[in-house]
Order: sequence, then C-alpha cells, then structure tokens
Amino acid sequence: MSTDAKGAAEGAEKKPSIGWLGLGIMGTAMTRNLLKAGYDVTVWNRTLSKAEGMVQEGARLGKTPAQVVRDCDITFAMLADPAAALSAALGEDGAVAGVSAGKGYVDVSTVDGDTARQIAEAVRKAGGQFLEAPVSGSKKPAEDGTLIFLTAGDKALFDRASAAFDVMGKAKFFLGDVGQGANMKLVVNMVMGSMLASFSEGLLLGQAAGLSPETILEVVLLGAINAPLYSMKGPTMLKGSYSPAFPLKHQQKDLRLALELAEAVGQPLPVAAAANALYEKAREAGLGDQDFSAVLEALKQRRGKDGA
Ligand SMILES: NC(=O)C1=CN([C@@H]2O[C@H](COP(=O)(O)OP(=O)(O)OC[C@H]3O[C@@H](n4cnc5c(N)ncnc54)[C@H](OP(=O)(O)O)[C@@H]3O)[C@@H](O)[C@H]2O)C=CC1
Ligand SMILES: O=CCCC(=O)O
Repeated sequence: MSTDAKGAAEGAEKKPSIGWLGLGIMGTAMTRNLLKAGYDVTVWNRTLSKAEGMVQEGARLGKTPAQVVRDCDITFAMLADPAAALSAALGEDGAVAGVSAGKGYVDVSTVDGDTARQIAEAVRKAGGQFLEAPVSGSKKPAEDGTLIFLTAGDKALFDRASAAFDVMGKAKFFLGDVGQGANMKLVVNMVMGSMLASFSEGLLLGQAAGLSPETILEVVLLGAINAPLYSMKGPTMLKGSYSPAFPLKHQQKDLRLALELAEAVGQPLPVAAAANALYEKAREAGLGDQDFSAVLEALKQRRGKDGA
C-alpha cells in the first residue's frame, strides 16, 4: 500500500464506541466534544436527569455502569472522588461487571494512586485494559477541547484512546505504571490550591493596609508572579463571584490526597497543609459547591477571629 493510501485507510479507521460515566461540570463538556467529533457515545450518570440532557444532544442512555461497559469499546469515568470512582467501578452493576476481553476502562477522575490501582487490578482480572488519565485544565479547557491528559497504565489502551484524547485535549502524557498519573495530577493541584490561597492572602493583606484590590491585581499580572490562574480568577474574585468551574470541595479533596501521598513518601508539605486547613474551613463555611476561588471568602470570615 502506498503511504497516501495507508494514511487514507488509517483516517477511515472506525472510531471506537465510547461509554461515559459521570456528567458533572467536566464530564458534560468532554462528552459534548466527543459527540461533536462523531463518536457514538453511551452515557450514565447517578442523577438520571443529567444523562437525559446528553441524550437530547445525541448520546445513548446506559442503565448502569456495567451495561455501558458491555455496550462500548472504551468507557471513560469522570467522577467526583475516590469513593465515587470505586463505587461506579466496583459496586453492584459497576463497570467491572461489564468488562470482558478487549474492553478498555479509562478513569479521568482525580483520585489517589491506591484507588486507581484497585480499579486497575479488577479491570485487568476481568480481561480488560486500564488507563488512569486525570486532566489538568478546568471547565473552559474542557469546553474548548484543550485539556492535558496525565495518563498511566496499559499503553495499548493509551494508543487506542489517543484520538479521543486529541478531541478533548491539547496534550497527553504517558507516565508509566498506574499511580503516576494520579501522582502528577496531585502535584499540580497541590501547587494550584496553595497558589490561590496565597493570592487571597495577598489581596486581603493589601486591602487591610489600604491598597486597592484592582491595583494589587494589576501589579501581580505585570510581574514575575503572573500566572493564568490569577488572570482567570482575579477579576471574578474582586467581584465576589464564585460560579463553580472547579468546585472548592474538589480542590480540598486534592489537597487532602496530596498530603496523604506526602505522608506515604515521607515528604513534608507545610505550605500545602496550611492551605488544606483553609479549604477545610471554607467547606465548613458552606462554600464547597462554589468555585475554589471562594477560599477568599473563608479568609475574610477569619478576620478578627484569629487574634489578627
Ligand atoms: N471542575 C474542574 O475544573 C476539574 C475537575 N476535575 C476532577 O474531575 C472530577 C469531576 O469533576 P467535576 O465534573 O468538576 O465534578 P462535579 O461535582 O460537577 O461532578 C461530579 C460527578 O460525580 C458523580 N458522583 C458523585 N458522587 C458519586 C457517587 N457516589 N457515585 C456515582 N457518581 C457520583 C456526580 O453525579 P451526580 O450528578 O449524580 O451528582 C457527577 O456526575 C473530580 O475528580 C474533579 O476533582 C479535574 C480537572 C478539572
Ligand atoms: O482539577 C482541576 C484543575 C483545574 C485547573 O487546572 O484549572
């Protein structure tokens, strides 16, 4: 076959059918992009109404995670936390019950390495392939198809799922054995949580000292500490607007998981531990479903309470 003919044959290769478990902020946007790219997608969500919304947009409805896996070549899971990922994979009528030889299961939720390894073991025992693939990037990159996939596990599944990753993302890393994707994701989100907590402290310190928050933001964005995070979140934080792109409860979960990883590998993380305590307070104050930038509000509430 000539190179051109081979290229055309590869281009015409049949797309794998895709299963999707979890239609929250991220899962909804990612599924939508797969549908737009012409994939045959079957969805399941714990709360049925969200899945029905995707059916209106062209997806098929799966009754249980197990049925989705049975009906599809590759199933992705985008679920809240380790408990949700384990329940959808290993619970009654969970995904693993539908796994047989050749099935692929890609968990894109942010979980810890132990959770990913438990699911990997069960999927492989049932004859399937497993890949963890947590993502860097939030609601907007999910909508724009510019996420960054941090994958590890079965390389053959990475290759089979690559075209779908390219629809949903702008970059993909294969990091080796299961657990390394989770570890990379937790490193990134630990830094991010501390950055926004520190930025919030800067805003409040400056304001308490008589500076304008708008000018503080302007100076930050011009200098060496400028980051896309501050230009994205800064303006809405100044307005006190926290419509969730990345819910605060998930940021606190990621700090908690990073601290557990730190304990396991013997690496002290005093800054992340302090940030985690602040996000915990924010959750206690009822801010868990707001964007994680609402950590600013938790700090505001502490003024005058900490002997400051
Ligand atoms: N939002 C973001 O910016 C990013 C989030 N992430 C990570 O992606 C994952 C999903 O995030 P996001 O979409 O924002 O979260 P959401 O809170 O919007 O959605 C969570 C999803 O998990 C489901 N779920 C929760 N608990 C259970 C359970 N016990 N059993 C089954 N399903 C459950 C929810 O179902 P139901 O609708 O029934 O509640 C929903 O589909 C998280 O791990 C998060 O840390 C990663 C990168 C960016
Ligand atoms: O896990 C959430 C990541 C959010 C982001 O990368 O902006």
